[in-house]
Amino acid sequence: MPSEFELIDRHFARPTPGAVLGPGDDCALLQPTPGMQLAATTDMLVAGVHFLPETDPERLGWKTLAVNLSDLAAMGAQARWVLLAGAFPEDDEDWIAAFAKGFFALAQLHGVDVVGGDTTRGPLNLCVTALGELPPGQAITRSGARAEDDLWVSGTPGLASLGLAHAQHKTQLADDLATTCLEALRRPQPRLALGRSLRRVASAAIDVSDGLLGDIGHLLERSKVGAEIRMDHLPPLPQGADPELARACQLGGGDDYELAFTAPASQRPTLAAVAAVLKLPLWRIGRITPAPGLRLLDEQGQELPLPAKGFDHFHAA
Ligand SMILES: Nc1ncnc2c1ncn2[C@@H]1O[C@H](COP(=O)(O)OP(=O)(O)O)[C@@H](O)[C@H]1O
Ligand SMILES: Cc1ncc(C[n+]2csc(CCOP(=O)(O)OP(=O)(O)O)c2C)c(N)n1
Ligand SMILES: [Mg+2]
Repeated sequence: MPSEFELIDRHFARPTPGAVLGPGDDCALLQPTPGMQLAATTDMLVAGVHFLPETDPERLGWKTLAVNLSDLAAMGAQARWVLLAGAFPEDDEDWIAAFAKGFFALAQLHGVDVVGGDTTRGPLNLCVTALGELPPGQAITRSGARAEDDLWVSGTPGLASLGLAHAQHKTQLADDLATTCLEALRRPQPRLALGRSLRRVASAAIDVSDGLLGDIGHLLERSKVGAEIRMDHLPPLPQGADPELARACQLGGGDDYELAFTAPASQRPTLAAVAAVLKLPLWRIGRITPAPGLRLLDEQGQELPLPAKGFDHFHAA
């Protein structure tokens, strides 16, 4: 096994054209674009908690970065720099090489520089700090939703957790659907372009990591408002899956990394154009209410029972 410093040099220290100084010194040196604000976020992935220990390392590398870039996307930030702190099991340089391959593939796709980190031996644990830029005043926070705003979600929430249920043998999906759902679980697409398009369009946004209703609940709480969600406005459930499980995954499954956001009704034409340009479906699933709380309605406007809350590390679902 190579030394710690050989590992860093071989796998993690790559050119950083967007930094003053990248990996190799005690700190990286970064020069933000003059006049821009920095957006900073960190998320950790722990084997057995955030991913199955046998997950393919290349996909895990991608996902480790994706879940962090997703938080930048939710604020409308342009991703610029990341630091990667990892505890890796010893004696498997091939594993580390594959992990780095997946991580850097996504970094390159979004023009993000890996400017530093930390590499230790230990139980597999991955922590990224991501930094992005925003024009001052244009960040999309969780707290800006207003009564009568529309409530939107991107993409197809629920596929990732359906994939997890399949991987854990809790359900058996047909081959094509299993491939789609496992891809959603292992290779989420951080919605950075969508987030940037939502600047000055959305009133509030959050990325859906813990489950659609749970994360919308966080946004509502921060905005001190409520919402009604129309079940018949949600994206169609995937064909061939157990409909009850598919619905539970859609509403509460987590691991989606789509964006949920609110916007005044006047933004509907803009959002239709954004969806067309990005080739990403945007679903208008409900509206914000002045009264707090989340209500789920059927097509007749009748209230339906709310399923279990979103993912919480310290409470069983
Ligand atoms: N240990 C901590 N110290 C300070 N702030 C924290 C800590 N853990 C989480 N937070 C903050 O609490 C908020 C909610 O965290 P989290 O649910 O992990 O958000 P996200 O889904 O965006 O990752 C975030 O603003 C995060 O920065
Ligand atoms: C092995 C395994 N078990 C359970 C899950 C489901 N899961 C784990 S963490 C999580 C929520 C997201 O993680 P968190 O640390 O809350 O991310 P954050 O909200 O901070 O971005 C979900 C849905 C999973 N992906 N893999
Ligand atoms: Mg977090």
